[in-house]
Amino acid sequence: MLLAIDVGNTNIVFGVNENNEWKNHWRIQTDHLKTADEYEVIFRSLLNGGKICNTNITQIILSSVVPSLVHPFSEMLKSLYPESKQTVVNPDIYKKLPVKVLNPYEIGADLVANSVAAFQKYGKLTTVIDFGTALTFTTIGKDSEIRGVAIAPGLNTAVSALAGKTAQLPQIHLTPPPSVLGENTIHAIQSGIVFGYTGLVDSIIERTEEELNEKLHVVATGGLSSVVAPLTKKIKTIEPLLTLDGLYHINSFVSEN
Ligand SMILES: Nc1ncnc2c1ncn2[C@@H]1O[C@H](COP(=O)(O)OP(=O)(O)O)[C@@H](O)[C@H]1O
Ligand SMILES: CC(C)(COP(=O)(O)O)[C@@H](O)C(=O)NCCC(=O)O
Ligand SMILES: [K+]
Repeated sequence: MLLAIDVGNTNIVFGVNENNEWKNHWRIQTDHLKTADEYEVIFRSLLNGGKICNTNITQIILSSVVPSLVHPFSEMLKSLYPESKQTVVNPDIYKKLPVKVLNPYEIGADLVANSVAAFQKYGKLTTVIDFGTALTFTTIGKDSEIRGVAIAPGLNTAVSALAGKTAQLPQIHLTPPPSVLGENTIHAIQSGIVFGYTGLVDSIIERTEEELNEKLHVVATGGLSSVVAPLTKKIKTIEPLLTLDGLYHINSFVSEN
């Protein structure tokens, strides 16, 4: 069995895969201050609760966009699964992948994993939109290369910035309001963020299609994809576990080559 772990800036998502199927997956908060021992307690209890025996985990793949957590995670995983083969997604392994990473030192490991998964599922000319702490657009071009990325603040990040920088605006729940013309503070923020980001998403895809002079397949993932994707013109598919799927494929390519 493979244990795949995606450490994001807000959440850590991990799952156990057997024969290209996720038997279980979990989502916990990212905490920069937690130690290897504390993460070990969490992993042990969740995996044991899912009836996953430690000795069944033979392979592990780890992607992290939080550099300070790579070492504690590697230590924790060595202690829990001493017999397993551990791979950390980093530029050294990118040459083994079917997708060409043109600027390996300036792209998040999660975006590479998303690209590999999208390429395996949909082929070339695909854009992956990841609604995480950051909102990212990663496009795979016609030579299977990562053509480029666009990064904007994620929806919750934008809401937190508003609440933090103003005296009177609260944190809000991200859901579409009844009208674009908000009649109270909460609906006004929901309108600006949820409807505003819907336009941002469609506009970035339109611009990308114009620049490449090609139509793109667009797939969305990340915690907040379910809020915005249904409102857009361009997003046809949501794949909640796309990053973990990418990690599964990366592990296969690294093991084969
Ligand atoms: N299942 C969910 N439903 C709704 N919102 C979610 C869910 N999971 C995460 N979120 C929210 O989505 C945002 C980004 O989540 P995530 O994709 O996990 O970010 P990251 O990859 O940056 O850690 C967070 O603000 C989180 O609270
Ligand atoms: C863009 C990101 C912050 C997204 O992180 P996330 O929202 O998934 O937590 C991450 O992929 C990252 O730190 N990337 C490095 C720079 C780049 O991708 O160009
Ligand atoms: K992520």
